[in-house]
Amino acid sequence: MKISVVGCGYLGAVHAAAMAELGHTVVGVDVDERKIEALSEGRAPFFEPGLPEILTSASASGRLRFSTDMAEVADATVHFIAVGTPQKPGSHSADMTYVDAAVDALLPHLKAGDLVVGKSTVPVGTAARLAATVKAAVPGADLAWNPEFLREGFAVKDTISPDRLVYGISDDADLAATAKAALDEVYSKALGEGTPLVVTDYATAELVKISANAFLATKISFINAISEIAEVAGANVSELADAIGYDARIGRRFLNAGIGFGGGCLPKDIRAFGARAEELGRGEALTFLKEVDAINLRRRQRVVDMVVEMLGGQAFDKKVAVLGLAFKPDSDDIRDSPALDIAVQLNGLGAVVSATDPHAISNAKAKHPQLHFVESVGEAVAHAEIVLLLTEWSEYRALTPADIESAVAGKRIIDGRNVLSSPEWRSAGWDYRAMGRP
Ligand SMILES: NC(=O)c1ccc[n+]([C@@H]2O[C@H](COP(=O)([O-])OP(=O)(O)OC[C@H]3O[C@@H](n4cnc5c(N)ncnc54)[C@H](O)[C@@H]3O)[C@@H](O)[C@H]2O)c1
Ligand SMILES: O=c1ccn([C@@H]2O[C@H](COP(=O)(O)OP(=O)(O)O[C@H]3O[C@H](CO)[C@@H](O)[C@H](O)[C@H]3O)[C@@H](O)[C@H]2O)c(=O)[nH]1
Repeated sequence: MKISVVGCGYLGAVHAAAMAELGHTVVGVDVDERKIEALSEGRAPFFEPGLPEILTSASASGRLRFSTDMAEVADATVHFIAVGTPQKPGSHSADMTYVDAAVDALLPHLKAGDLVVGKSTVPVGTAARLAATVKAAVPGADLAWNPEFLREGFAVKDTISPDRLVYGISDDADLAATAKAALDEVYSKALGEGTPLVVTDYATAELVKISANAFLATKISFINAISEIAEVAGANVSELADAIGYDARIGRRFLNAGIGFGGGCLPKDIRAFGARAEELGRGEALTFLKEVDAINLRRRQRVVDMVVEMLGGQAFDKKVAVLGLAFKPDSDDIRDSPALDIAVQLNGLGAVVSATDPHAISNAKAKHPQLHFVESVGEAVAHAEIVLLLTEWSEYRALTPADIESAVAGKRIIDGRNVLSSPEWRSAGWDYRAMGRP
């Protein structure tokens, strides 16, 4: 099948390469020349495990190419929209200018029988609006919404073997049948392996995506709220999460208390969902998402307060080692990263922050050049008064007191992700603190 993917960021680059890996002929288009240059040379423009391998094999097969020229999509029949929908500056709404510009740029190259497939996360109502635009401009062309659920760090696996597929399609029976057949062909491998498929209307497909992220964010903020209580009650939130997680109705996944959620999805999606609910006259239905957001942001402040307290009342001129800048391990993404936010807040208090990360330093440096970045844990902790573990990369999870204690100036550590063994660190003489654990 001939496919185009418009927007080659964290979602689109993986989608394009994975579709080619599955045997389709794919062109990826983006307005970012540097990204397209890297992808055309088979280099991943960001860190994502498994992406370099499929980029190389798909490019070698001759089935994958990248371009900045939208005219290159002309021989494709299915066109995925994977451009960004970030938070609009000064508002909680999603910024739809990229999606609208991508569809407008695509229209002159569409023909009867083509299917535009939205993948970006959008406010409910977008698909119906864009379907009307596409059909008016190109008679015989149609639009579907096929939200994406991949997780960064597992993006290749999640694209090739998704948990589920959702198609939001037209309410016209003939168009719907044609759109479903095209998407079935795109995803024939996953469907053949029994991946659950939900075929529904546009609005439901859009809401499935944003509800899933709202639920995940709520689950994390729920455990982080309990963490706040555990801290004052002297309880252990990790043991509590294990215990409630044994109830299959609750489940243990996404109950890891810590410094909260970040990234290019959950924070902006819960805000955009709330803003859309207000536009639809039902703001009150989602006011709880404001609380989910507030609980999440309080966890970052809690770490800053703990640092000040552990350093005797002020952070000014104190050396602080920050381990981890990405919003989660196995990604170089620093969008709304709690780790980076904490580092920036401490720097603002006059602390001398020495920060490291296995893959996110260059992104962090571009956004916050005022911080001091170092390449290794050893350099970060040298003469530090306090060590903060903020992103649980496997190499940081494996740290032992013996690895760093001869380098630090003070044996103080905050385990922002609850991944170290408190008895091990305390018995080695460290002032070890974690989130919601005694
Ligand atoms: N990152 C994820 O894990 C993930 C997962 C599921 C859904 N999503 C959703 O997918 C969308 C994209 O997210 P992302 O993380 O890939 O964002 P991103 O910022 O990494 O990528 C967006 C890309 O679109 C390009 N672009 C912007 N305008 C364009 C245009 N007019 N024509 C062509 N390209 C254009 C940008 O240059 C950029 O490379 C968002 O709606 C996001 O919510 C992301
Ligand atoms: O128990 C947990 C689980 C996650 N997190 C944090 O939550 C954030 C988001 O994690 P995750 O959901 O794994 O990462 P994303 O790659 O942002 O993926 C989410 O956002 C994507 C974009 O919409 C969706 O496609 C995915 O299904 C959805 O999981 C990260 O900061 C994690 O550190 C926690 O604090 N505790």
